[in-house]
Amino acid sequence: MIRFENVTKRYPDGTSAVHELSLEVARGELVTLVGPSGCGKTTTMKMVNRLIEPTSGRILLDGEDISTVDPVELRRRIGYVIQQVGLFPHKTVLDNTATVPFLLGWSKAERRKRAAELLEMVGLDPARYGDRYPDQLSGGQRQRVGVARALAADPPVLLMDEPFGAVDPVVREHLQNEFLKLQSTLHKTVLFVTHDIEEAVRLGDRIAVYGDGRIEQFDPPAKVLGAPATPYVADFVGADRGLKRLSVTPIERGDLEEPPVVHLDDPIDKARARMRSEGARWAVVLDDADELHGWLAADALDTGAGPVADADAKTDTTAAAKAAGKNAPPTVADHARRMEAWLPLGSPLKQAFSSMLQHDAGWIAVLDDADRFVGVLTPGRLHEALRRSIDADERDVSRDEVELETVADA
Ligand SMILES: Nc1ncnc2c1ncn2[C@@H]1O[C@H](COP(=O)(O)OP(=O)(O)OP(=O)(O)O)[C@@H](O)[C@H]1O
Repeated sequence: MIRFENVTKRYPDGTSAVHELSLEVARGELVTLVGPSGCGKTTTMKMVNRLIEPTSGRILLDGEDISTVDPVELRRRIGYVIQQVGLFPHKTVLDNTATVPFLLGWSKAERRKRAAELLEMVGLDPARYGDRYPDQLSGGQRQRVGVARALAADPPVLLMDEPFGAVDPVVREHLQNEFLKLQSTLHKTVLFVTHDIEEAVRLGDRIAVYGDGRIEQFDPPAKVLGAPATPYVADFVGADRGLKRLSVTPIERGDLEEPPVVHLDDPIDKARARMRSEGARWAVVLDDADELHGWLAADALDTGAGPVADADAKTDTTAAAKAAGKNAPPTVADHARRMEAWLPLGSPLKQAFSSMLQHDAGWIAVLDDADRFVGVLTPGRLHEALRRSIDADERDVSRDEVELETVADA
């Protein structure tokens, strides 16, 4: 959709901002350009809407050489959001949002309708904010108006230059999440400039890491973090890249351990025998709909401890069974403990780790799309998953194909 072919930009004073850049952004893809100040990110971006002309090379938009397109016509196809937002101070929020529809000659009613729709989309109630002036908004709200304005004429391409750079970290994360949600329905082709690696990782489908006017690596976030292409990239992404990578590495089936599974209404003797035969210290407990209920500890059975106390474990001792007869044989339900910590497959490893800490749990249950139990992730398995995914990225193979050498094997 956006293609740079050997693009170079030298400013008249001799500063060489971009050298021989070749880069392609696919339709619907969000590419983040990240790098230190002065490395040429903004120059790259401004060449796409012809605010800056390249010294040599070509830029193609949807196959068309943009040097042959009238800049005004070109900019109508490209939404542009910048850090300083650049809202007109004397125009209301609605009128600011409707800037491009106004330039395109839409009727007043159409403009207002579209602007209200967009404000709603970026999380601003048009009835409440539409008639305000920019200085009556917070920084985060102004950025939202900036995004709404860029989307007004529904351009296929968005250029975003540090759009969330001027707000505090909490609002920033909020805006990033909202933008990701929007992007998941709008599928714009986006070039997003930032100097913040965290932001680049969170938002980008792929990240272009800039060195001095050159791209040092152009890959998905997990690969940039797990297999930096050069020492410069490794240094730029930071010594804690392993930790950062947790947030972009999904839980896969192959990462999971499969402990014995028992059901709430299984007789306790059967469950005990099952756990013994598998040498397991605990089992996962499912209810009669095969949904996760919790777990059963072998210790509790072996010591002959009585049923777990309700207050402690919220055990769903089947009242019906109890009522049915005093001599009903004990079932798993009498000893099972509730487990609240679970995640869907595909969740980031970071969420699993955080959930383990939050629930003070040594494992997290993982469910599939239909909420069926598929296995558990333990801290050891989490570490292995991370190592395997890094190895897979280094060798360009899938995670399943990686065999790890463990300390014990060595
Ligand atoms: N009009 C200009 N004339 C001369 N040099 C310029 C001009 N604009 C930018 N530069 C230089 O080009 C280089 C790249 O600048 P650019 O603004 O593209 O970097 P950047 O990566 O976006 O930096 P930042 O994150 O600080 O905005 C810098 O050395 C800058 O000083």
